Amino acid sequence: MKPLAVTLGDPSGIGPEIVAKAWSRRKSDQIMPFFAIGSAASIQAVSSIPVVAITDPNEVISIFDQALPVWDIPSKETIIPGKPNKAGAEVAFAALEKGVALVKQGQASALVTAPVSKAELYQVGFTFPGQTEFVANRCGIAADDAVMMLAGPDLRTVPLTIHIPYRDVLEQLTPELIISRARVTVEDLKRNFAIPSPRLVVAGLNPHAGENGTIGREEIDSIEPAIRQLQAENIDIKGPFAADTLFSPRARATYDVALCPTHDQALIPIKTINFDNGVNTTLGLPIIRTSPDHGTAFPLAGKNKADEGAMVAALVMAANSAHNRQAYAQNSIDG
Ligand SMILES: NC(=O)C1=CN([C@@H]2O[C@H](COP(=O)(O)OP(=O)(O)OC[C@H]3O[C@@H](n4cnc5c(N)ncnc54)[C@H](O)[C@@H]3O)[C@@H](O)[C@H]2O)C=CC1
Ligand SMILES: NCC(=O)COP(=O)(O)O
Repeated sequence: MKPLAVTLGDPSGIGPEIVAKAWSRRKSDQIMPFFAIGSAASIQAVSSIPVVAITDPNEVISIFDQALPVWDIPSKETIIPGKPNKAGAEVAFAALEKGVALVKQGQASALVTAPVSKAELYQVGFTFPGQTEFVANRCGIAADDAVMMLAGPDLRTVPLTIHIPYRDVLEQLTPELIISRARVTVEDLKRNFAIPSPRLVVAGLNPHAGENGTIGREEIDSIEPAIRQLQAENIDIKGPFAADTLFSPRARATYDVALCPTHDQALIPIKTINFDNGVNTTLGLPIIRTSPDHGTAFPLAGKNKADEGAMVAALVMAANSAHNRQAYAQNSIDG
């Protein structure tokens, strides 16, 4: 398989440090060969690991054992850990563009993205809510058909609405949105995660899942019709369940993924239970894309305090997903 392409994210954030630390764990964690895309100087500012500049992903395999291969995108200004600037955001943007292109061209097996700062990217012409929608756009997929899934060893969740204000959730949470996100989720739990018959649950939006319409009608008007339609398609989906009890160990044992009406309903449990090995992956794409579940953590950058566990988990998941997808495609051909 081709190596993984790993964007360094915002060069002033913890991305360069966690990528360097992940490379140091390549043998102990049996991490598939990868190359970084971004500012080589941003790695050297926070780590003493050897880096080697590459211009062709085919060079990676021979270098990876001894040094971290880097597709260098130099910054116009000095990069200072913890102090983001426009030049760094431009590098992050260019790295993301290059990473998607290389994976789409088949020069890398999957894309792993370190965290970016959305606020910084907005200053350099980035117009997407996040990397999820950017990668979808570059792959020719509509934003609504690209599904964010957070996955850790103990839980998988899908936020049905993502980076929008709460006041917009009620309008966006339509039966159509729930149905399309659920279908994509089912398909990619099969293709990327080798789960043949995924079990889905849906969390309610309102307290007590609306208590029969007495504390809000979104469950009756949007979620239940969507579930009925999906069940008619033989999808194993249940709910809506009160969100407050859906993440207990007993409840988690009953499903493979929980679909949650809001961003925080989906991300709080993952970041509480699996912060240091939680992965954000995008479903519904022609390529595999994973990312650690956390952000740029600017105040931590340059202090050698960032935990690389989620980056290691994102690398491992990217490799496994690429492998599973290949096997799934092969099985479909073989009949
Ligand atoms: N995948 C991505 O590109 C993501 C980007 N972000 C961006 O990150 C920026 C900061 O967002 P925040 O909400 O502050 O989230 P954050 O994840 O950067 O930080 C939240 C808390 O977790 C800690 N933390 C994060 N990663 C850590 C690690 N690897 N090891 C140890 N501690 C860690 C931080 O020090 C902080 O206390 C924002 O601009 C946001 O847009 C946020 C989430 C994901
Ligand atoms: N809260 C998740 C997050 O911000 C990551 O978004 P994305 O950049 O992966 O779309």
